Amino acid sequence: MTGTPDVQPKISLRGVTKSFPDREGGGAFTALHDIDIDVASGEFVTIVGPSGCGKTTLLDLVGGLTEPTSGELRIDGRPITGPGLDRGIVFQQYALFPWRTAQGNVEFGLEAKGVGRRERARRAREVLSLVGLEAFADRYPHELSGGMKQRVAIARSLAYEPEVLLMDEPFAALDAQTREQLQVELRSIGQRLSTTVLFITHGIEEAIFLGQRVLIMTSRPGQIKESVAVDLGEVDTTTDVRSSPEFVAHRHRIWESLHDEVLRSTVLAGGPTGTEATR
Ligand SMILES: Nc1ncnc2c1ncn2[C@@H]1O[C@H](COP(=O)(O)OP(=O)(O)OP(=O)(O)O)[C@@H](O)[C@H]1O
Repeated sequence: MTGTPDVQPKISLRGVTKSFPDREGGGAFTALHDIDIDVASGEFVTIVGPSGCGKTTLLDLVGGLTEPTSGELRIDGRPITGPGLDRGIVFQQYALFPWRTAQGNVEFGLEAKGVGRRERARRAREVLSLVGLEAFADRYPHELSGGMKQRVAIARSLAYEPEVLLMDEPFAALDAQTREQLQVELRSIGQRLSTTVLFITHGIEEAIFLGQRVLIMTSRPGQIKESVAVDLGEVDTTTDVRSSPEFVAHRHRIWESLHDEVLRSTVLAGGPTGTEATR
């Protein structure tokens, strides 16, 4: 089990197993097995694991997009029974409405919540400015770069102030520079808004830079192998924090743990596969 035991966690998973029907045999294929996780309110938790270990499945379960085969998932002690406005989800792909401007896309979630027109516009401007896009509010998605589109997707999730932000490799499709810039922004947004964040990534460095805690998953069926608390002290984003001794030590420790799992999944799959997670 991972997390703080005596305070009610924001997100809590107990004995969560998820199986899918096996195409060939009519049996079941276990993607996740007996997962226990506690995430404290306001905590930023990153998850790394070999390709196919069930990270997206885990996030889908917390998002209420699928149901567990067994086990319990709770937010603030209440069982998760489906999607809800208490949880914002940001996927790898931008998933913006092409016929709406950046501002229109951000306002979408607020419309669903019944927020009035003026308040919608005000909040949309506010979060667009938070992600550095105030000057691009009137642009349509096709007029925006990949990084800008992903910023809009993040702004849209932040606009309705979800208590929990679920992010599935949100920066994977971006170039290295844009990714780093967005990491810095997300880190500071996370700290300012004290949103509880569950963030999936293939990148060890991204996991360490963003996470207050890194959860390492085993190869399939996915289980939580380790929970590593990250303390980088006060991060000065103008310096190369990734070169600091603390950062390098974390990277080495997590790389080793993850590397074993990637090797195991390679053997299970009968050949080289899924080594992305060793970056
Ligand atoms: N709807 C589904 N039906 C059947 N099998 C599924 C379904 N969704 C996921 N799986 C299987 O469950 C396993 C875990 O998938 P998942 O996408 O959660 O892994 P992941 O760790 O996010 O992978 P990656 O890192 O490559 O994105 C995979 O073997 C996948 O094929």
